[in-house]
Amino acid sequence: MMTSLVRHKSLKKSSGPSRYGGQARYGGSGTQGIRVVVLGQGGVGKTAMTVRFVTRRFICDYDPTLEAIYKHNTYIDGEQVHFEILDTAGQEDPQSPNLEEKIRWGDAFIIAYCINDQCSFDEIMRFKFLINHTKGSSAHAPEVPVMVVGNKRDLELDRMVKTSEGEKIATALGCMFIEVSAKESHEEVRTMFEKLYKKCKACQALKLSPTAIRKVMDKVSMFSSGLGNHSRPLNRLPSFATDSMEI
Ligand SMILES: Nc1nc2c(ncn2[C@@H]2O[C@H](COP(=O)(O)OP(=O)(O)OP(=O)(O)O)[C@@H](O)[C@H]2O)c(=O)[nH]1
Repeated sequence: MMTSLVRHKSLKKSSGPSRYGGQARYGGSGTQGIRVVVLGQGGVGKTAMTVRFVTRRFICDYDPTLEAIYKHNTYIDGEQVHFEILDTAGQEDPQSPNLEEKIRWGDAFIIAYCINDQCSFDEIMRFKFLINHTKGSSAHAPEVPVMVVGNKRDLELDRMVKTSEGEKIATALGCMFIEVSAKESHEEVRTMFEKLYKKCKACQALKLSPTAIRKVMDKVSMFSSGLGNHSRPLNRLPSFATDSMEI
């Protein structure tokens, strides 16, 4: 396992959009890559969770994040996976265009709240709507993997948000859900990132690769050339299941 902590929260905020340029790399052979954007109100533990995953350690105190990208290589089900994790600034205005740019950069998203802070929970919907708006989530757009995460599970005595409320909002918004304690458990945090990766992989597998698209086009042209005199009704065209394609 290899970790590269390329940025830390003491680093200055990025100055330009080029920082988020380029295409997400995913699929193909060799190392898989996933870009995760961690969203949530200030103080919910975005940095603590990210650093816990990357270094296995819990570090108590940070200055409020300006912005940080962490890089981390690990193995999931025997496959090498390269994570790039963008730890956003909690104080950032969810309406700011800057945040939309970061969302465009990501393949998958964590929306974090802490179980002892109702306000952080109330922010979830706004972040999810911003993801939908930016990534164009609709019935026709590919699914965007999002996980709602209730952090600080260790603060049970101060709990303000029930587990069932977290589950309910996640289900309503079409997201995955987990409660973790960055403070007490590296395993929980690792599970969170692993599940997000697996979901991302599953969503990606349903998208058509150029090879798969060519196959579909070949089948369509074969079919339509064979239509000739038979003129079969269009609603009886064969269906091409995307998930059975080689991608
Ligand atoms: N008890 C407990 N405290 C936690 C946990 N995770 C983070 N904290 C504490 O919560 C505080 C805020 O954590 P950060 O990781 O800086 O939160 P953040 O969301 O990155 O905050 P911003 O940088 O302001 O956006 C710190 O004092 C952490 O030590 C947890 O699982 N349990």
